[in-house]
Amino acid sequence: MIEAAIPVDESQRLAALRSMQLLDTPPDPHIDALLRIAQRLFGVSSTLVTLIDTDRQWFKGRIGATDLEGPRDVSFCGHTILSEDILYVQDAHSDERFFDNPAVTGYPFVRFYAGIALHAPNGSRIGSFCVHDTMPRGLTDAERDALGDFRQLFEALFVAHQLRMDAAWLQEALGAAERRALIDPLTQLWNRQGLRTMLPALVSRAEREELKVGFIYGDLDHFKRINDEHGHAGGDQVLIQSGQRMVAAIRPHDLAIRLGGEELAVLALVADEQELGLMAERLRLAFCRQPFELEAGALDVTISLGIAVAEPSEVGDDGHTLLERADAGLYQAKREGRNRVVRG
Ligand SMILES: Nc1nc2c(ncn2[C@@H]2O[C@H](COP(=O)(O)OP(=O)(O)OP(=O)(O)O)[C@@H](O)[C@H]2O)c(=O)[nH]1
Repeated sequence: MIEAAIPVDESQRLAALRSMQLLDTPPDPHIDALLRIAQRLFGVSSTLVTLIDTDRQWFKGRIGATDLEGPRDVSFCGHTILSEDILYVQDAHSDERFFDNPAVTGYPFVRFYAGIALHAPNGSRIGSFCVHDTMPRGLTDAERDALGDFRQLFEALFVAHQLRMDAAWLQEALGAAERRALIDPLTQLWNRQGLRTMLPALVSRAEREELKVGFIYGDLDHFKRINDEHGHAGGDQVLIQSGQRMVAAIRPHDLAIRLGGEELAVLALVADEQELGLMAERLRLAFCRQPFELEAGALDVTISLGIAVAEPSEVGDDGHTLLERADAGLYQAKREGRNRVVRG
């Protein structure tokens, strides 16, 4: 038997696995449903979603197999996560890596195996989706394609799971009264205190996932004029619709904030400044592309944006420097003529 090597990015991989909060969690009905479909499609005895932890393989979902976990060093999936390629074993009895593997010589008596690596959003291979059977068999091109399609679906379910876990954390960590105090009642965005409260959790998540902390500082252009022409109620309508456009333009786990007045912001975890710049540009277009709808009719609204990115270790308790840098970009954007994104 040949033991699987340890991936070169092992510590980053394990950090990504931990941050997904998938290990030792209850069964996921959607993952199980997909595994059942796969079992019927491939006509095999077992289908599994396996996560490769430090010393063990743990099955997030398993159909046709009974064990919930096993040692990593004898796992087939330990081999699968070493590459982007499908690992295909036609007959384990005649494969030098697996012929004397305990899962081949004993229960579940694997002969045929096909597996594909599953990724965390940062690209780390945290586990695999595999199908295996007690009889040797081939793998058709259509089945190879199907493995890729299932991979996409399982990875989407992983992300959905992580979002649910984050939401649950928020529910647990903050009582309803406390949450209310952190939400701006007009726009339903986080308020300044909400940003302060949520910042440490986002910073530690950035650390875990080896991402940077990005801040987009926005300010509606000529808002005073909007108020003057459409009244305070019209201005409020613009703020409400601004909040809606913001959340639609960012990702679910980014924080949309109303810092006060017509100052809007986004706190986002990003790989680099370029990614944050693209996000800010998407935000800018979300405002100027289509007029706002007011009772009095359509109204063109634009926003100026400043952006800044920092390593998690540089952010500090209140993100003061990061916000100041993004604010400097915003100031510049206003001076250069508004309706633009400028780096702070
Ligand atoms: N309707 C409404 N107006 C607000 C609210 N908070 C602040 N404002 C108004 O927002 C306006 C901000 O105007 P300024 O800071 O002068 O800037 P501006 O007109 O947006 O111009 P630039 O930022 O330079 O493009 C003021 O008229 C405030 O009264 C609010 O909650 N609702």
